Amino acid sequence: MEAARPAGTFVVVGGGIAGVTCAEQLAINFPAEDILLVTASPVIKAVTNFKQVSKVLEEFDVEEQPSTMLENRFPNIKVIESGVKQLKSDKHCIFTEDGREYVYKKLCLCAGAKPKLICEGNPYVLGIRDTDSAQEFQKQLTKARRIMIVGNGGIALELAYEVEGCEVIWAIKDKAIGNTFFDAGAAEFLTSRLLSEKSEAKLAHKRTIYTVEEAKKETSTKSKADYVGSALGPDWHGGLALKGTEEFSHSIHIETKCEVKKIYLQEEFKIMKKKSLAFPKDHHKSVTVDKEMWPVYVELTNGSIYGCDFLVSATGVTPNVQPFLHGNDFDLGEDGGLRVDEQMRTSLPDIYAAGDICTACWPPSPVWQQMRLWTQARQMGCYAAKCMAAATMGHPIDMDFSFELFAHVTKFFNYKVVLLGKYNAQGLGVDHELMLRCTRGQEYIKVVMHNGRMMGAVLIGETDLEETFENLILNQMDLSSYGEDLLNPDIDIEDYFD
Ligand SMILES: Cc1cc2nc3c(=O)[nH]c(=O)nc-3n(C[C@H](O)[C@H](O)[C@H](O)COP(=O)(O)OP(=O)(O)OC[C@H]3O[C@@H](n4cnc5c(N)ncnc54)[C@H](O)[C@@H]3O)c2cc1C
Ligand SMILES: NC(=O)c1ccc[n+]([C@@H]2O[C@H](COP(=O)([O-])OP(=O)(O)OC[C@H]3O[C@@H](n4cnc5c(N)ncnc54)[C@H](O)[C@@H]3O)[C@@H](O)[C@H]2O)c1
Repeated sequence: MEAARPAGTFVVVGGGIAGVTCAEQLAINFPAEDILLVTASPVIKAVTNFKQVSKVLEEFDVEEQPSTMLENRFPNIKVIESGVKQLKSDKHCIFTEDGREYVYKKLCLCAGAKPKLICEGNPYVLGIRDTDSAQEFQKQLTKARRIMIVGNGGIALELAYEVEGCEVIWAIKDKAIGNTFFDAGAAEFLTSRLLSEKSEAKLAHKRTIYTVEEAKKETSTKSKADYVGSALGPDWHGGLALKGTEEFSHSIHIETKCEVKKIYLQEEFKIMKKKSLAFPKDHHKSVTVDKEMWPVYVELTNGSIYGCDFLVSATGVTPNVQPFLHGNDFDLGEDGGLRVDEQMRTSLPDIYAAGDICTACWPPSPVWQQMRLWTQARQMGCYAAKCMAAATMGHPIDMDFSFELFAHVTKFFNYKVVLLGKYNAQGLGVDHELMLRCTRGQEYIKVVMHNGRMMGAVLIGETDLEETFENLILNQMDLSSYGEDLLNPDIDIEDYFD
């Protein structure tokens, strides 16, 4: 093994949005010190076109860039392109795959998460996380006539709407689609768009954010099979044609309240002499036996069996903690992430964590919750760097304002979607009220009220209400006297509360 480099000051692991933001912020705070960013991926993620939409809501694009672009922007950042295979927290050092050792003064672990697949090691079960896995999915899709999507969160929602020219069976555990983001009412509003043909406007709206040519070349020559790259983010499918072999645009059947019971390869299925179902033509459950043969068959817990070309397991993520655990007694959260306190510190000295790898364990604001999202990865990365700086300089630092209110803006089924606070009444029990306003095909607004105060909101469509509602949730004003007027379309609510 080569001799250790001179003691690094700050080391950040992970070239995703959390790690890159953390390294950038450290580089700003300590312009005279070297910051090491150690990452297994050949490209890094950069936030571009950052826009603070309101106090807490933010929007940005994300680009995959060669690491040299980050080094050019911040000459005191040095990117080491190698996976970390071991951490020795007692010695304050990490060891990389290329046989080097780096000593840290303070370390921030931002190694992200991995897809939690329903079945590991089955070549017919794909997960989507990074550019490579998205491209593999696209390649398989070009040869597919029918796929099954399992899961009911962000990725499943996006795929269900984006995939064209291929029959899609969407198997969900819940009664309604999109359970991580929506209640049944919002789901119904969206389902009507899903089950109708896509509008031309949608097709024209696609933008390509990924991938710069140079970055693409690097991916193909340097990617290492054992490591996942950085997670994709907003509009990840914008530059990929997600099209199967058929000519129709959209054909989807949703199987609710079920899970995958068993997956059979074609040969196994033939021996079993079970019957699979044909694709239902009218969105209702199929009763017709399928006469075609498929590479893989999926038996659901509701008894239905469908043949398909492959499955996508869009069933959440597991924090990528494994490389750092051996010999280090980290406290882990229930979801397997590194527990971090209000200063983004893990349970081990001088080790911080941010983004998908961590589990936020501070007492949260009543209207904030952790979700493994792009925005939170950026906010945590930035705040972790500030905490590392504060600890180094001996100055205390207050919790960042972005953790006061959960705020997420995204797009589903070509609708703008804004989620604020306890948007699904999370943790409020039965003691809450909902107010709704819905114009089919145009907007869906849901407000969660608790003791006359606004605790959360779901805004689908161009409602222009996000800023006002953000303020009302943050200031916890008693709104009891306004009653239903809060959502009265004839009242200009912005003026009302100005
Ligand atoms: C398909 C998809 C769509 C998404 N869409 C959205 C969206 O629309 N909006 C949204 O807010 N969020 C979205 N997300 C979630 C969002 O992308 C993640 O929450 C966010 O990117 C997490 O960032 P991160 O930096 O914590 O982790 P990652 O982006 O996963 O980065 C982890 C980094 O660590 C590196 N690494 C891993 N192990 C090691 C190791 N041992 N040594 C060195 N380096 C290592 C990886 O190579 C990578 O560079 C989406 C996720 C996916 C998969
Ligand atoms: N627009 C967006 O904001 C967006 C889009 C895509 C992905 N993301 C993020 O990317 C990450 C990965 O996305 P995801 O959709 O895989 O995760 P997710 O956490 O959003 O959803 C996981 C879904 O899988 C279901 N599930 C879990 N285990 C299952 C099982 N064994 N069988 C059937 N269903 C099961 C859950 O009920 C849930 O509906 C998440 O952090 C997500 O928030 C965000």
